[in-house]
Amino acid sequence: MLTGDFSIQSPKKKIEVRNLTKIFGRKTKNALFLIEKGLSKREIFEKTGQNVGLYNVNFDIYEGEIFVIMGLSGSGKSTLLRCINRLINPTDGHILLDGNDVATASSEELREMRRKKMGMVFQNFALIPHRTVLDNVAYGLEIQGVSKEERHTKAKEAIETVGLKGYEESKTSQLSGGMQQRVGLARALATDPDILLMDEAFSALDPLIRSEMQDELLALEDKMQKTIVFVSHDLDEALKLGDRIMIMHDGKIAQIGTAEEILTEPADDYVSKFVAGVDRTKIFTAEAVMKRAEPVVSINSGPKVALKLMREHGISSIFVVNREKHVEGIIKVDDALKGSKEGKSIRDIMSDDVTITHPDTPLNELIPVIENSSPLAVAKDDGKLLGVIVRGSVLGALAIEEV
Ligand SMILES: Nc1ncnc2c1ncn2[C@@H]1O[C@H](COP(=O)(O)OP(=O)(O)OP(=O)(O)O)[C@@H](O)[C@H]1O
Repeated sequence: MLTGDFSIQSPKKKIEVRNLTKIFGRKTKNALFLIEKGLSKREIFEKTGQNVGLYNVNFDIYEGEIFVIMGLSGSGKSTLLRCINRLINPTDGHILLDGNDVATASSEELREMRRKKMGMVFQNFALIPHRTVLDNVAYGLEIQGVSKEERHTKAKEAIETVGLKGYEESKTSQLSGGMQQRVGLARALATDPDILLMDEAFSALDPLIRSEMQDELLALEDKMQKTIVFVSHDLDEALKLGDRIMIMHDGKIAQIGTAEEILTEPADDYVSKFVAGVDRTKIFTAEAVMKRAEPVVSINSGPKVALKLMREHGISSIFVVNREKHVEGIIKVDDALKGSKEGKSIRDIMSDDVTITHPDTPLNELIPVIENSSPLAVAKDDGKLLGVIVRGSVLGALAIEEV
């Protein structure tokens, strides 16, 4: 049944970062003492030669979200990402993955976490040039000691997921940048980790390919529901990808919030200046106000399933989709009740009077549409349902925009 993909779950903390500090240098105590006295990162460097990477950072990342860490060069993004898989050893603090502390894990436990829980995608792809695509993607499984047959099966699946089917035997050095990064992504996916750590993964790509990869990552995420921690210095990228965004400044958190929160309620002057140049019409689009997790019902199930989903989610109508997640119709709660009593099928009771809008539609163009038909389905040209918009969220977002 397709409904599972869309069901709403209470968020579970996947990664908890507590009091995380990283000082680069040997005399960390001196630096810590000075930070506590309120000296800036620059002053501390000038006085002690110690470089403050991160200071007392606290936040949570929820299961299944795309969490973007952004900030200017030197703000601590990469240091933070590398502390999560302990490529960098923190000076102080804890990083809990499903409750297990990465900071104090033994090398055995750490190896296990890195192999099974986390996959990393790098900016410079970090591929082995003389190896084939298949061997590069299978590499993580190879070092896990997985048999050749099994690792090739899994690697082929990952290659297909990223759209590189047919290129298994190509050498990675013969591929374009965009294709190489797909290989990097497939390699991270091959071990089926819960968490993907992506460090400026698309920054080396030219703008068109970059935007295409961002779209594909969002589409993949809809299917796979991984927890993705994505480092970027690009605000447009952060706003497009992030369920939530964390803005860093000199090794500290300046703000954590959704794109709308950061744009409409910047926490301080730093964040205000940071977001000053953003084209707000890009943010206030259909995609920005739609709910991705709105439940849908499969055309092959019955009115009782539709009723149960509506009850569980407190909604009075639900979209009906086919196997490809294309919208076939909509069912209102009254019709589902009647249909359920009369033993009718979903097809009998649904209405095909459905309005579908593109995710890039600006909000002001949505107003007349939403007045006449709420809820509204959101789909790209391929027709697959991306999410659902209700009247209240469009009007709410416009109210914020006007403030
Ligand atoms: N190995 C290191 N030794 C000394 N200082 C370091 C080291 N790695 C990072 N730093 C310092 O820590 C701070 C944070 O660096 P980090 O690389 O995390 O920033 P960033 O936000 O990822 O920047 P960029 O976008 O340029 O990669 C910077 O001041 C940097 O100079």
